[in-house]
Amino acid sequence: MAILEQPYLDLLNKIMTTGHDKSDRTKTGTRSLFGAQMRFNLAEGFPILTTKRVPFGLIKSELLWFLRGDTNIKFLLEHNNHIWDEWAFKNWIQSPAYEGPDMTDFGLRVQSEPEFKKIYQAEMKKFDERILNDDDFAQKYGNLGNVYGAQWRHWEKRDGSFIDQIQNVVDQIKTTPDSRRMIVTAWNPEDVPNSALPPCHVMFQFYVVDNKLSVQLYQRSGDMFLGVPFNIASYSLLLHLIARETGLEVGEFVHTLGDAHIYDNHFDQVKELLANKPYDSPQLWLNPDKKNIMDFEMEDIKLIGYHHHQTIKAPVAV
Ligand SMILES: Nc1nc(=O)c2c([nH]1)NC[C@@H]1CN(c3ccc(C(=O)N[C@@H](CCC(=O)O)C(=O)O)cc3)CN21
Ligand SMILES: O=c1ccn([C@H]2C[C@H](O)[C@@H](COP(=O)(O)O)O2)c(=O)[nH]1
Repeated sequence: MAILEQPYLDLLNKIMTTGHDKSDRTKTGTRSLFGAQMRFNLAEGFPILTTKRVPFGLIKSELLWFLRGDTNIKFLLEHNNHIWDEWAFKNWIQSPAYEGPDMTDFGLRVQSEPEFKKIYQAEMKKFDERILNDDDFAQKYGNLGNVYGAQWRHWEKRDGSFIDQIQNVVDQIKTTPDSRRMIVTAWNPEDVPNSALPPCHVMFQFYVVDNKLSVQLYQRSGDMFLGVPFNIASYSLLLHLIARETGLEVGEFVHTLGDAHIYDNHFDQVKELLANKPYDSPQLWLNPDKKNIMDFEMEDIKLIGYHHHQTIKAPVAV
């Protein structure tokens, strides 16, 4: 039994007390530190937060979506996962085909204008329904462009062919586990200027010693209250899946951050979370019959003994 989230709680506290107040792209305002590292020993348990409820189902469906090489939110919506809705919606309302009410700056207005929020929610509901029921519309407006799934599984080469970085790294772990070149990168400088949201988890590297597989992530920008708890659980799950396929035990998840920030409108939530006493971390269960990362489905992945405090709601900066 162990409490794995302590490094997260320490970093959150450190940013809160010693961070710099800094403006940001979303115009929300943040408190931020540059350069931080958290380490989680996955052999001791699964580092999902217990000081608030983290919806693990959403993390599973998002990771399966990345691993399928999918970049269309349709798959997420089919799994009742709405965490990427705003970014597809942004493309839709900026397209010439959109003729609904003015949605300029919806992310900010939704927080301060209750009347607008109703109109926005109705528009978003219509958008989601069209993505689910109209294939043509989903093709055009459900696609987020070259986000993670595309860069991980079909990075486009100059000659028009593709690189499957996940398959390559799995093969390297199996054949040359001592390699210092086992890297997957999502940061494609050619795509960044055209991207709605340039990748936050930019690159990760695997490492094998004593039959244990570890991974280190470099995340250029971390929303400590909403995004980072997802990222910790997601990369920990990815490490378990790849360890299963390569026949290794799990080692550490090392999480390195560039701009680690708390949005100003999350301060109360952060205080509430830090006042909660953590429980022992749960264990991850993977269906023992599944060996290949591509064979895993939602029901093959479960948490055992996930005791957590309440959900703490917070607005997402768009
Ligand atoms: N500002 C910002 N923060 C992020 O974490 C983030 C982005 N933008 N843009 C892209 C993705 C989307 N991600 C998100 C988006 C929303 C939630 C979120 O609202 N989580 C809620 C639960 C939501 C639900 O149940 O539907 C939570 O309580 O964790 C989490 C991650 C992570 N990323
Ligand atoms: O997986 C993710 C994705 C996004 N975020 C956060 C980090 C920032 O708060 C925003 C992205 O804004 P930028 O201006 O592009 O940095 O999303 C995250 O924490 N985790």
